[in-house]
Amino acid sequence: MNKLNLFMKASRFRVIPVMIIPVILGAMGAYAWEGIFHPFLFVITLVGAGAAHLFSNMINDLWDFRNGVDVAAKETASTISTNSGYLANGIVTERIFAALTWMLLGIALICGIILSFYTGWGVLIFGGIGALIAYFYVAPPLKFGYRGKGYSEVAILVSFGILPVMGTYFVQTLQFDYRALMLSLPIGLLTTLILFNHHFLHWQSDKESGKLTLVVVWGERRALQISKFLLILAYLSLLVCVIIGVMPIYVLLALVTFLPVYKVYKQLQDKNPSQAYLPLLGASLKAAIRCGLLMSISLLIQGIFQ
Ligand SMILES: CC(C)=CCC/C(C)=C/CC/C(C)=C/CC/C(C)=C/CC/C(C)=C/CC/C(C)=C/CC/C(C)=C/CC/C(C)=C/COP(=O)(O)OP(=O)(O)O
Repeated sequence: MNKLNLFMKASRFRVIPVMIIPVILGAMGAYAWEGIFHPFLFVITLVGAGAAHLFSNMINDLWDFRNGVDVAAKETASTISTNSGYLANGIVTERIFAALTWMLLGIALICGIILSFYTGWGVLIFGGIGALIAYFYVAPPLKFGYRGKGYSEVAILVSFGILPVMGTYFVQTLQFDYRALMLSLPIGLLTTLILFNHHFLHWQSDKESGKLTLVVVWGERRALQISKFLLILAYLSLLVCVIIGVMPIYVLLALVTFLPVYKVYKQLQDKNPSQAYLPLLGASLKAAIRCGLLMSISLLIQGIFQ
């Protein structure tokens, strides 16, 4: 495997759309509501937020390895491991992995500093909160992603919804706006659903290594009910956005992206083998990407024609 492929897998690059889309949404909100779009600031925000996301993925692997979670996932037969496995399998040394991880935070920080020249240092507060959430999600003493109290779900809603949508909107307009907060909810909740559903794949090894996710604490049946509830909540928040005028009526077309996920739920029983959850994870990822893109396109159309 060449170095680029190695890096892409180590940083879980394939899930980068869950950060790109909220950044696009924040920018499209600024364009639709205020007629403002700064391409240079947009590109720097995109690179900075993307690097922060990849940093969060790699710091997660690094501490999961140090905490013994990745090794347990590798050794538990009934489990599908979702980390790169490079550290657990000794393919990359911990030192190189850590250097790459901190380099990504460095890139995010440089982008934040560039943006702060144009927008003021407030932008670093958004980035700083995100960086702290990413680090203490897995790192001691907090390790709040391992506590099974729903902190990780709130962290994902904030990190992949509220912070990037409101942060990008702030970079473009220098304003805080409740509309950007509302806009962040459907996409933030759909990304929370992805994280929630991916815990079904390896809850047995999480349990063994003491990593308490909500699936471990509640069991599959109850966790599946919460998963469905999260899906409904995401699309309800989209509806609310239309009702209060944050998004145009034609964004309701995005409601169809609900259907493939709904179909997968119908195929699941109260308890399922790990493999059975792969289609659920795939369908949730597709729903977030498709719904987020349709929301962005709707705001773009609104901006062009008003
Ligand atoms: C020191 C300092 C100020 C640093 C700032 C650096 C920084 C981040 C700068 C950004 C500057 C920019 C671009 C500002 C512009 C305005 C914007 C867009 C602001 C938003 C910033 C931003 C992107 C914040 C979000 C940061 C992120 C991505 C946080 C992630 C948090 C989080 C909980 C991640 C978990 C990810 C993973 C892998 C979960 C799954 O793991 P796990 O549950 O263990 O399961 P598994 O078994 O699969 O490992």
